[in-house]
Amino acid sequence: MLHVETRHAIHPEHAKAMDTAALRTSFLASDMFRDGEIRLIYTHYDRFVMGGAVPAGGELVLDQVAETKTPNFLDRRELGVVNIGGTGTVSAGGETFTLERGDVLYLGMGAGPVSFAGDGRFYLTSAPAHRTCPNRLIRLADSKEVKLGATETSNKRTINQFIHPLVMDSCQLILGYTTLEDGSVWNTIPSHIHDRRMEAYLYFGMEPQSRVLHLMGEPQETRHLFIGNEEGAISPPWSVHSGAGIGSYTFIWAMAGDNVDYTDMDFIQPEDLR
Ligand SMILES: O=C[C@H](O)[C@@H](O)CC(=O)C(=O)O
Ligand SMILES: [Zn+2]
Repeated sequence: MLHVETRHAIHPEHAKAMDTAALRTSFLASDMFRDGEIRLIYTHYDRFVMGGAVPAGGELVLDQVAETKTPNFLDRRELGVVNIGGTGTVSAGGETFTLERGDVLYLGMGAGPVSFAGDGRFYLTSAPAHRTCPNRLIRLADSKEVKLGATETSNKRTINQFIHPLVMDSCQLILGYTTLEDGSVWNTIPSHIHDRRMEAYLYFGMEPQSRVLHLMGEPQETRHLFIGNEEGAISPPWSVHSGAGIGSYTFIWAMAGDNVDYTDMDFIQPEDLR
């Protein structure tokens, strides 16, 4: 079963006036992982799509998605898949990839129907593409590791870059995940924005009762979302994206837009946040 929800792009002046419910309707990504379903959120931020596929022992096929008006979803798109569950397989174009928890699969434009099987919980990210880059399974050992933060500032963390120019080719997609050290709670501090690229977060590996206090909004006009396990945030190009966890968490970040330069960020120091 396929379920697709559309999210329109929100102007920052509009976001300023939103109450909690409206902020959650526009920027919280929830209910993406249901057994036996593919659930997508089609955003109008760089036409980035995020979602979940949970085959739950059966098989699910991602093929036609009405929103793209192409015979197959990947005819003019690339796909990044992260397995946040048990071992599962992803098949496309006659190839079958086995993904353990934490493995990332890139499928290039034109890869055709994609089938998901096994015990995986597959987080899906997709952006329009202009050329075919080779399909590739990227394991943790193949990723580029970046250590940031410090215990004193409660933000000691490891960033693993998977779909990233230092690891492989893609068109627009950049993707990886960030793991907090025990006792460190803050991600992406100092905060930043990058008007050139939108971004989406997916928080996972959390206790069910735990929440991340996710910061969003223009740097001098911040708002927050309380986010639970396997939920995410859609971060418009004008928004910061930082958070503090009440309990441990990992999050997948993915971006699409004008460049694939991960380091292209405009930093905002804590004293300048409002
Ligand atoms: O643009 C990059 C993204 O916001 C994240 O990769 C940042 C992040 O994982 C972190 O600093 O903890
Ligand atoms: Zn960012």
